[in-house]
Amino acid sequence: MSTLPHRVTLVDVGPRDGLQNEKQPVATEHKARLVSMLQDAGLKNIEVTSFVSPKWVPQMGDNTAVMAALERHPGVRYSVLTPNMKGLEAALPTKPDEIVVFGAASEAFSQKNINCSVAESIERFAPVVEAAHAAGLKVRGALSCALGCPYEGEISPDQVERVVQLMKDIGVDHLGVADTIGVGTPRRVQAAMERALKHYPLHEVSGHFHDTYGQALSNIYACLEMGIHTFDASVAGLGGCPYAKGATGNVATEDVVFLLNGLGISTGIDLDKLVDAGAYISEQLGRPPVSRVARALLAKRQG
Ligand SMILES: CC(C)(COP(=O)([O-])OP(=O)([O-])OC[C@H]1O[C@@H](n2cnc3c(N)ncnc32)[C@H](O)[C@@H]1OP(=O)([O-])[O-])[C@@H](O)C(=O)NCCC(=O)NCCSC(=O)C[C@@](C)(O)CC(=O)[O-]
Repeated sequence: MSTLPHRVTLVDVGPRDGLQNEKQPVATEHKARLVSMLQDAGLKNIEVTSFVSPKWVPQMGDNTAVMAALERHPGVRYSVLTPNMKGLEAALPTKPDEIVVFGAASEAFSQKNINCSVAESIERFAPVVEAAHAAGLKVRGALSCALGCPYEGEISPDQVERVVQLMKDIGVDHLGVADTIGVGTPRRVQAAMERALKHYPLHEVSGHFHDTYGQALSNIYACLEMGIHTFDASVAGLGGCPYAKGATGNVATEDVVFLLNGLGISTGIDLDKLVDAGAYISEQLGRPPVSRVARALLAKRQG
């Protein structure tokens, strides 16, 4: 039996990835309150918003206001997405602790998501990384469609490694392997992770799994077996497109914490308070949490 890590770091991406697809505006105060509740639950890493075009992602148009409304806790790292210099320049005055550049293993997804080829995206990211480092910020790189692409189908480990290498070359500090459409299964995830680990140390590689096909927890376990100990997750399982049949969000943070608690792996997160945070934002959105653990615990509370 393999030895699993003793401690795992979870990055809650709910305020950003979770809410970016919501069709109805979510009030800035609810977003800030969600961040507060997540940090009260013990989350030390929270992806708050993104500095992207409001024409592309209207829901993140209040990025500066959300950052201003945060009640920051010492020891909590607040990250934001910045796809280009314009985004970074807007983000810097709001004082994030780290920034995220986001590329893709698939050419088609790169075009659809950020309107440029993979090579062009790297050219755009290079000055962002340099300026972020000059400002003393850590840079995480998200690699979308690392297991599959909605336009190109299956993505090979070679395609993953090509972009991992490009990210490394421009100085990206951390590499997040993202299964954007949730089609990965454990052995394929391990093969993709192996390529990331050829260029980044264990503590600078993370997994970002969407649960569309119900594989996310298995994939996280497969990563734990490799010693990977940083994962993105989204409170209440927020995310995905509510109007696209079958689409779902990120793996729910509550579900990941329940799994890790069961494995005796510490996260520093209070599951009850996390469930409260998920219930709060779900109430604002007018629907129950997607997290199965949250649903079970909320039902148990009601007797
Ligand atoms: C990247 C761009 C901006 C390129 O968009 P573009 O149209 O190619 O950019 P451009 O430089 O030609 O500028 C066009 C207009 O956008 C403005 N603009 C340009 N940059 C910015 C900026 N930073 N902030 C605000 N405005 C900006 C710019 O000022 C101009 O405004 P106009 O003159 O037309 O009024 C666009 O494609 C975009 O915003 N895309 C949104 C991408 C996005 O947010 N996707 C979701 C996040 S990624 C994700 O969810 C995946 C992840 C990370 O979770 C992992 C996974 O699961 O896969």
